[in-house]
Amino acid sequence: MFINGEWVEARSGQTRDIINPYNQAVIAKATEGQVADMQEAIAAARHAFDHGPWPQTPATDRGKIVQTIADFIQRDKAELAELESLDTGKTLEESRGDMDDITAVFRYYAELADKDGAETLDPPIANATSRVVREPVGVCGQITPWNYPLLQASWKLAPALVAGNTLIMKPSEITPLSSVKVFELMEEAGVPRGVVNLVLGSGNTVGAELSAHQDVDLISFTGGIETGKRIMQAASSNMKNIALELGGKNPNIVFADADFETAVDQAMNAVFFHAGQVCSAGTRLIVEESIHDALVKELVERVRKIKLGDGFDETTQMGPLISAEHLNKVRRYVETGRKEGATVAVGGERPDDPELNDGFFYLPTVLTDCTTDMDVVQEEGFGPVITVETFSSEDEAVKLANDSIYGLSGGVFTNDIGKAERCVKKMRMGTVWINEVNFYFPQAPWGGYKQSGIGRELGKVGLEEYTETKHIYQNLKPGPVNWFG
Ligand SMILES: NC(=O)c1ccc[n+]([C@@H]2O[C@H](COP(=O)([O-])OP(=O)(O)OC[C@H]3O[C@@H](n4cnc5c(N)ncnc54)[C@H](O)[C@@H]3O)[C@@H](O)[C@H]2O)c1
Ligand SMILES: C[N+](C)(C)CC=O
Repeated sequence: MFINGEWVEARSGQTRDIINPYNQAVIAKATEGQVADMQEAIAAARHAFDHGPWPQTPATDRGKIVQTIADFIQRDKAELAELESLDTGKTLEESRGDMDDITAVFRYYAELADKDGAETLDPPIANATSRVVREPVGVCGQITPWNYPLLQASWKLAPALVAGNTLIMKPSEITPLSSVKVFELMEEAGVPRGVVNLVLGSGNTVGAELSAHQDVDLISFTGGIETGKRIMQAASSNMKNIALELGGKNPNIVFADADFETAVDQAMNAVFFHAGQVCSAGTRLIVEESIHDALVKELVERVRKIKLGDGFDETTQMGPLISAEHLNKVRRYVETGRKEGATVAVGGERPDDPELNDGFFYLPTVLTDCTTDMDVVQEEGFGPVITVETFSSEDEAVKLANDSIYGLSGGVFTNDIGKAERCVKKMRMGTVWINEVNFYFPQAPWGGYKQSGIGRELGKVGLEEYTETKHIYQNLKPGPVNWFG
């Protein structure tokens, strides 16, 4: 762990085995922080914010350091990508792509660092000035999930740093390796002592302490909805600013006039990429009735050909699930679907290839005959499972798409641009794609409607999350007002 500029072990001496989900090999022993370690890290971040140089450092200089971090991530891209694939099981090609995305995020915020000039207002009385400035929020707690360990971390680290905050990051306890490496890079880049702190350990101990602690001013969390609710409750103890990036159950509407090839190909990308362990996975395929049979037939044929395997094998297209616990959750999820009346068109079990026996693999699965009242259509399974529903009118398609407690993202495939625009206008989601799925980039805000979260990451708004707004008013001709005579 990295606390107050030093690399330290947990005081308790406890460790946790980090497991490769492809073969269950122990790839590292991570130190397992406890509440006392977290308290020490929070004290360091508090001291660095209240008394250290970082919040007063010119924004241009903070931007230069964040730019250097980006340079180091590119320099060490191959090592970082390998750590990410070892930890998560995702393919190396995907991890390399993640590292480029992460670099782009650091560069984007580095360049934005000194662009936020104050806003001048024209006050409603003479002889006065008025301006609005943005200042750092203070000490930020940042909690990240296991599916995109470093990508989700970058969305929090880069804006927090350029805005002049200090922070404590708690990565998922099962995928800490790439975060450890990036803290080494931040140290090398010259981030001052105490500004960035890394505490490893479980959510119920160190995560809960970070969310509830009185010296933390903001908590930014990416993860599941139930954890998000707990964090929101804990954060209320001192009215922390909160940003929550939670789950999704994302619809993908395919109209009969869509380009068939593209729609089938993208329906697969939407849900089988990273074995469906993506918050914005297009898990609910909503297909116009007239093309349902043809589309399902094509989908099933292609799904059968997806090559499962080791993320380090360049021919692998889909890796394992993250853990035995998660594999069991996905199995139970599909069983629920079966009991509810869904038909397993393909998949629905573990692969029988003996080479995949030790990994947490589950076959890519298509469930047909689904209706919106089924749990399998409403709950986030977070695995390689797609449900198929049908519609016969534009209104019905939108109604089905919106029938969810979630509102993270959604897609529409059609060649009729008017129809596409009418649909996306009515879709209650933070990101909607037309003839595309799962595309994100640093300039575009990301976040959820409804129970998919609060606040936005990325874009200018993702930087604003890490600032407080201050209004400064000056009377240029002070004198008594004689209100009280
Ligand atoms: N909206 C997004 O951008 C986005 C991105 C990635 C993942 N996700 C969501 O993340 C979920 C999968 O990730 P996960 O299984 O790691 O989520 P999770 O909620 O189980 O854990 C996320 C993090 O929270 C910590 N945590 C657990 N209990 C805690 C507590 N009581 N207090 C504080 N911290 C606690 C965990 O240790 C981990 O670091 C999915 O629901 C997925 O949709 C959302
Ligand atoms: C936000 N995203 C799509 C990068 C990862 C979600 O799990």
